[in-house]
Amino acid sequence: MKIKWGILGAGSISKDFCYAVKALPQDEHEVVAIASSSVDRALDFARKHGIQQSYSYDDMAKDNDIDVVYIGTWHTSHVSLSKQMLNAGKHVLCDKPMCFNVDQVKEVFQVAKENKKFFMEGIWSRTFPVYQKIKEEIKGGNIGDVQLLTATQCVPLGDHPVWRGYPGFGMLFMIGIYPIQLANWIYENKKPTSITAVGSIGKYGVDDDCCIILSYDNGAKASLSFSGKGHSLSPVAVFGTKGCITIPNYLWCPTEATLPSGNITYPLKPEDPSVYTYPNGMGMGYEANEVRRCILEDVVYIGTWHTNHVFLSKLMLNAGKHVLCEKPMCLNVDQVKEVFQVAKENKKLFMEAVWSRAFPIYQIIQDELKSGGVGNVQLVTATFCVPASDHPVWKEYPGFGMLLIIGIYPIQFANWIYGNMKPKSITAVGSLGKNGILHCIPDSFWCPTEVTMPSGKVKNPLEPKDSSVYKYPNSMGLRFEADEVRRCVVQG
Ligand SMILES: NC(=O)C1=CN([C@@H]2O[C@H](COP(=O)(O)OP(=O)(O)OC[C@H]3O[C@@H](n4cnc5c(N)ncnc54)[C@H](OP(=O)(O)O)[C@@H]3O)[C@@H](O)[C@H]2O)C=CC1
Ligand SMILES: O=C1OC[C@@H](O)[C@H](O)[C@H]1O
Repeated sequence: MKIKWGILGAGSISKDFCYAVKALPQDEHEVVAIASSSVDRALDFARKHGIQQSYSYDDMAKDNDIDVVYIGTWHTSHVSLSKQMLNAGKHVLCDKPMCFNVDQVKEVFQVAKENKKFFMEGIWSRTFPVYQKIKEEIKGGNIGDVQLLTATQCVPLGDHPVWRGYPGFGMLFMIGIYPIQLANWIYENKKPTSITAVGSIGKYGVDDDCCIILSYDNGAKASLSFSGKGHSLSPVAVFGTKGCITIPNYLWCPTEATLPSGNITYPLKPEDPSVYTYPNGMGMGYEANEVRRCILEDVVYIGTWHTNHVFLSKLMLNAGKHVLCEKPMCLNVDQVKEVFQVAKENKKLFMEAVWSRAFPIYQIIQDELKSGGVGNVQLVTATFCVPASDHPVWKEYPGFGMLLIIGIYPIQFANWIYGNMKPKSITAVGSLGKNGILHCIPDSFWCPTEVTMPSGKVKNPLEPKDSSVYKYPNSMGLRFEADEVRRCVVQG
């Protein structure tokens, strides 16, 4: 599905963004409009880049065909333009810095929330594969516990012919934010227990440079520095108890790093790098892709009676949403095929909420089986008895028989244990009766929190302890399922 971009500001970074987006697949991104405070600049930009519409900011706000805007103006106008575009019903990607203080951050996010729109500050660094890889490396324990981060960004901007001395164009906002966001990234947004900083205000009346030390409660530290006067070089080192990661240059848009296991490189492939003003400008495509992912990857949870599931699933999938649909997703095999066909056509995730499989105990059982801990499985017995057939509302409703309400759980359990092997024969005896059997096992196998294995009992208690707000047993475990959906969506 294509998202339609509008660009605000006809300057250098907007031009880089435009080239980067145009290099992405055309069925995913299109730049449809440019807006500038100058009519001539907008027209010129539109002509150069083959963009259909050239606008004033106000006209851009009125164009309902635009899904998302990129704000590439000076940051002195970021707050007002962000709010204007959000109020006009557009998602917003605003280049850094999104504003000058915390109150403004809160204000912009409040407007985004009220309008139910996506807002992202363009800290594009985090969308670079090197950043992702470093995160994985740290999470995987490959360098042990991080003890020290050193990050330096030197870009000789202090003497910039236009910006110099302009309020808000000090080096903290121009470049200092990058090493600082990197510390938050590496230390998972942990709050430092102390901050020490020494900087200078230069001849133009704004900050020229600064050295910052952040200390954390476990003794870890970040030593961050930036200068608008130094020669360009922006290296990073992350020191852990077992190893180290380094980035040789371009802290804010890196394409290479050294991990304990060796060097990694993610070269950018521009058609022509000379069209970009800023280093690695073509990497803005990563950021645009991330915005698209965030906008499109809405998930709808369908928790209605299953008589509505097929209709609602198709409706939501066709509207471009991912779907997590309560069990049973439908009443027969043809409907299963139909729903998955619609999901496939729309390139969306569809998952039936057989939440059992998202419970850690199910995973533990699977691992135990795979490791041969119980040898070859010879017999599975699984029994589900709850007094559901006398349900005051469902009791005579078509589709509310016990097979679809609870019987699917032991059946899926057999499929899980036997790796979806097809049974050679199926023998079944059931009754179309008035009442079910009244017995409820305490630790339900369809949403279990403990299991006994050859090696002993494994427990996986649920949080929060107060389960009184939930109607059904172990409903706190629905979060496992939500996590699983997120994992699937995010990993494509
Ligand atoms: N992500 C990154 O690595 C980078 C981010 N940036 C950020 O992008 C933003 C723009 O930088 P860049 O494109 O280099 O800047 P430019 O000087 O090229 O200006 C961009 C736009 O800002 C608007 N503008 C220009 N002068 C003024 C002014 N006096 N007051 C208000 N607005 C003005 C204009 O918009 P219009 O055409 O509408 O008149 C202009 O086209 C900055 O906030 C900067 O921090 C910059 C470089 C790299
Ligand atoms: O955002 C930025 O990062 C890199 C610098 O080259 C640029 O001028 C700055 O604004």
